[in-house]
Amino acid sequence: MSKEQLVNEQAYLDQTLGKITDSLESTKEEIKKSKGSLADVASAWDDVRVKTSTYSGIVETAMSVRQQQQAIAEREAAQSRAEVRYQTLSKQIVKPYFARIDFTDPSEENQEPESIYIGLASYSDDNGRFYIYDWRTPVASIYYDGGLGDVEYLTPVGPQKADVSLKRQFEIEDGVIVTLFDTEEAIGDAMLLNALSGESSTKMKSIVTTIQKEQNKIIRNTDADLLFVQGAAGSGKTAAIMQRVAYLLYRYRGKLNSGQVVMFSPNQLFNDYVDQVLPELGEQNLVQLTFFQYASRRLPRFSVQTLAERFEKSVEHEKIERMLGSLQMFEATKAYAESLNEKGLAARSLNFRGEPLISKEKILEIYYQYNSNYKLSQRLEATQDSLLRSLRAQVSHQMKQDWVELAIENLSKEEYDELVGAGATRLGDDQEGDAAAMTRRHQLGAGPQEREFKSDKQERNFLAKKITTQALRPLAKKIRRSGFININTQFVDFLKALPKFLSLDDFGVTEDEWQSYLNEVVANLKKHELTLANTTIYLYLYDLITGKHGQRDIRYLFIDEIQDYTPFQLAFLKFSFPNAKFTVLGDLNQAIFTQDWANSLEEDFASLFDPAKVELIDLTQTYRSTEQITNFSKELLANGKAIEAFNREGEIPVLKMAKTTDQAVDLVKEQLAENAADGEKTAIITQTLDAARELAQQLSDTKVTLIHSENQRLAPGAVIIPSYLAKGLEFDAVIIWQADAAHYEKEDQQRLLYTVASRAMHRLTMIGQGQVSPLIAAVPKALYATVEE
Ligand SMILES: Nc1ncnc2c1ncn2[C@@H]1O[C@H](COP(=O)(O)OP(=O)(O)OP(=O)(O)O)[C@@H](O)[C@H]1O
Repeated sequence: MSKEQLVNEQAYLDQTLGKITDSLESTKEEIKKSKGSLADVASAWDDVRVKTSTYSGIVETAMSVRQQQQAIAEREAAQSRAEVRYQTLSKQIVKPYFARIDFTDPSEENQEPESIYIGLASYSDDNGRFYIYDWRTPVASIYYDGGLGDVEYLTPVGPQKADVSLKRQFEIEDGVIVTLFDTEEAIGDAMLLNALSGESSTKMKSIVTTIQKEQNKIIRNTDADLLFVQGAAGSGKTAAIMQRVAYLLYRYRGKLNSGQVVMFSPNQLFNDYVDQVLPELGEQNLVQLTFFQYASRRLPRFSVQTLAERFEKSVEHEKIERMLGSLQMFEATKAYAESLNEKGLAARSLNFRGEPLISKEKILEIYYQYNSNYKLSQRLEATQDSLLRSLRAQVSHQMKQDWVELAIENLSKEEYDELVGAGATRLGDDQEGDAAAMTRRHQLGAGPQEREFKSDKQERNFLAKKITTQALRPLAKKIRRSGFININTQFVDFLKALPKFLSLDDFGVTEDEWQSYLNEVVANLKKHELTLANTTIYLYLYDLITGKHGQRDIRYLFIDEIQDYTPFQLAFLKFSFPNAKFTVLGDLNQAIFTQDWANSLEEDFASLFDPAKVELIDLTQTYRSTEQITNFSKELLANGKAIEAFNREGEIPVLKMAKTTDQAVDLVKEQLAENAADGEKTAIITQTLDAARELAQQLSDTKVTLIHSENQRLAPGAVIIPSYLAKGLEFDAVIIWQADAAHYEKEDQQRLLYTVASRAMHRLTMIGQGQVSPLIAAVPKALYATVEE
């Protein structure tokens, strides 16, 4: 790098910063102005004359109210646009760009190279000259995709060629270029190494400056209905999809908002971990939730199996769980629901004041009176309409009943006023002086007035009707919500009938095993408890009967750690988000809930989509851990050969074996102290929650935080965390607790051990007691050191 080049680059930077400073000033002015004019418009409410005595008066009033509202909306929009711009500019003034590319367009006569600078957002001055290009613009793709020479990049109108003559990367701090280097590769290793050598943090950061070619493909894919990304631990799957969300929001700006993008994540802790990435990229956060939250939000009266319960109980009923999570089960549910078109609906009577008002038999009669061409949803809708008509017919009958008479006599003054309208406060009758409240008051018109009755009889009738309607209202609501279907009974009925819809034998389940499992489900239902697998079946069955079509407004759905889902859950999500394009990420080697049968997941899920619209991407390069840690942890797997370590040097992992528990605990304490002295943030990962609790007790005189629930926040210092909560997270140093034969013995714990080992970025220590775990003993000795006490 010559001095002249540096001087030239600094000059361009100074010029850009100068422009941004001017824009910041003018945007500040704009915000101030629009705030002022908003206040002016709002105060103009006083000039809106309310005339309601004549028709033309009413029209005139309505017109001026409308104009007033429009004026406010326009000012508000201008203000918020200016505010967003101000925020972007404030970020740009600190780090305006991170790269430059020079290229020519071979199809053009003029072969002068064009230079573009790439940053988090675009910046152009008032004359339309672009100083910075957003990293998401088509042309910026060149920076991520290839080296120098001829390249091709995709634009919305098709592929475009470019001849790249320069790729330059910058680090800018406080308006000064700190480093600058030219590279011939996609993203120079030096820059990546620099990005990766940082310390772990409680918040994930964006990878915008060092996105890799393979990751760029994931980020910019717009064709696939299902983008299936399989990638090793630490290969940047999560990092890439957060960038992808930002990319999509930019690419479809104006058409797509962050509320239409949903991400299913492994646990709440993980949500907390990634929630800074999008704001850092200048975008709003997307909707993030766990499958447990999604399911339990829909079934508030049930306690759905939690993550911890699921992890600790996943070994029970393995064959049955596998059957319940299969696509065959999904099909069986559909077939059973279809059969309800003929017969078998589980109805319940609609009771009023303790008596059946519309009996179960009557409901079934109505439900099955429609011909067989009806779909379940139409049948239900028609039944609801018919039941609501019957209910309305009940009003005049009930009005004459004694209970109504009694209710009228017992009315208090307040209740009476409420019923006749006087004194009633309506929604929107607030006393605020802001523009919105003023608008609402204008729209509502004059407040409630006392009603005059011509006779006692008229008054009595009025009150009786009001009271009866009010009393019947919950029943109407119940009808609308299909509360006359006894879904619990229906669900049990389905499970009982299951052998008619699916072959238990295919899953190696006997009739007896099924029967005893069924008894367990019924007993748990009585306690309002459901496993996650059953919750999903329950919800799907309910949706089929009620004709719910899920959330049609969601356009993109992301599922992280897909290996922990069953094919049934995935099919259910596809059904629940029918208009969404799916991006799913996973590492079959980290399947800690679904074990071996995760292997067919890719195929199962892909079978639900048009094959031409399915794209599979395999990421084998890992970035999180040092070469030594990756080389060790991949050997824990039977099929880890394809995983490639990133060339970043570190210590080899160490296995420390103690003779007694006290000794093992002391080893943990020593390791914690050593890690702290080296500035490495440590996570002690235990297999189960109980083990985490016990160890926390034993370490009570040490400064470590126990993470026992996903609803906690990640603490900044050392933590103890059970394996299933550590999913997706990373730490400078990891201590695997009880890494011995007593805890990591069976072959199916390979994946668990791999998952926890791959959380470590720089240092991995395994502490055990007694016998060495056969899973570790199977790793070539050169890849780790052993210390015996
Ligand atoms: N292109 C990149 N540039 C810089 N850092 C990267 C890049 N790709 C990944 N990383 C870093 O590597 C680490 C692992 O990434 P991430 O958590 O996204 O991996 P993952 O594939 O989701 O892992 P896991 O399956 O273990 O959850 C993160 O610290 C991430 O910031």
